[in-house]
Amino acid sequence: MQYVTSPDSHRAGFACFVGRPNVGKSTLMNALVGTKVAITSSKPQTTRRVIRGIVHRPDAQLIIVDTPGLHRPRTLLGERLDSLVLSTLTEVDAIGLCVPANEPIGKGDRFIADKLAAVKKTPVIAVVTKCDLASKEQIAGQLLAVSQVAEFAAIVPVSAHGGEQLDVLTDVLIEHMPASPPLYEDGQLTDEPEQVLVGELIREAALEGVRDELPHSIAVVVDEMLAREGRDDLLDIYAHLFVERPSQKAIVIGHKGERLRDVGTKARKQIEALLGTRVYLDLRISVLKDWQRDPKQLRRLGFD
Ligand SMILES: Nc1nc2c(ncn2[C@@H]2O[C@H](COP(=O)(O)OP(=O)(O)OP(=O)(O)O)[C@@H](O)[C@H]2O)c(=O)[nH]1
Repeated sequence: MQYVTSPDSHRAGFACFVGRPNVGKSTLMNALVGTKVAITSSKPQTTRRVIRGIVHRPDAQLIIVDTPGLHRPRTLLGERLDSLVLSTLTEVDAIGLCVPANEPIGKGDRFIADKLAAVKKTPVIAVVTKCDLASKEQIAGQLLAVSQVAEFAAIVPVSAHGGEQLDVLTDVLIEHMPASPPLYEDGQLTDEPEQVLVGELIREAALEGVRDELPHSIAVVVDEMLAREGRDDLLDIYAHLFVERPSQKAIVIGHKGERLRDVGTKARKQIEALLGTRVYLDLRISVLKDWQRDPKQLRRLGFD
């Protein structure tokens, strides 16, 4: 990378977005980074892993850590998610608290604001999301309401879908990054292992159309990714979908296996686009009884 300023004035650091489930954190991160690295859905709690997206600028590098929706723990999985979020908060240089423009501030937002108050050292920027869904008056009212919740380093209204104010938000976040040389190579968008991204794409395809029936019961493990012997243009991917009950397995498989085949085709196309190579996807499905509540199974699925 060419420095436009002296290396001494280069900034680099970590930021993360927190907020109630479904407020648009993943979508915002994708819009800032400019590519699809975290999966999004219209159901809450889609995000389960900390995925980093990297914004490269000549004078700065902003590494964004995506966190699962911070929520009161209900299941063991919920507890794991919350401790993951809290440990993330102490390791970043700036936190963006996301609140949608089109919904009143509620208990959930205050619960999170209280948690953030405990992370005293890290500056918190309030991000009013989904501004395309609100009128000017509504946005103005929301900015005022947000300013009354806590002391924020800044309040920035944005629309990830409309691409509005994303540069402003990036600038504000970068202001809070420490002086540092770039931490990642130019052009690198995420440091998530490819295997995890591939798993997320499969999970996204599997959720399509069945989110109402089993939004949180699907997990994916990618067992192996291997170049086909003697071929450098074909990757064999072996992956497992896990559900919690036999009835869910039947839903995912569909009539005569049609749904599962569709899931495989959709996921394969996305993976091919991500990796830039042809892919053969071997997708199996198994029941892992009540995996969300079982510590051993959670470990097996990578939620350590
Ligand atoms: N109209 C509009 N919709 C948005 C915007 N940003 C996100 N959404 C929608 O809001 C829903 C939730 O977005 P996500 O990015 O998955 O939300 P999240 O906060 O990461 O959700 P969790 O992973 O559950 O914590 C999706 O249906 C998005 O398409 C926006 O700027 N405008």
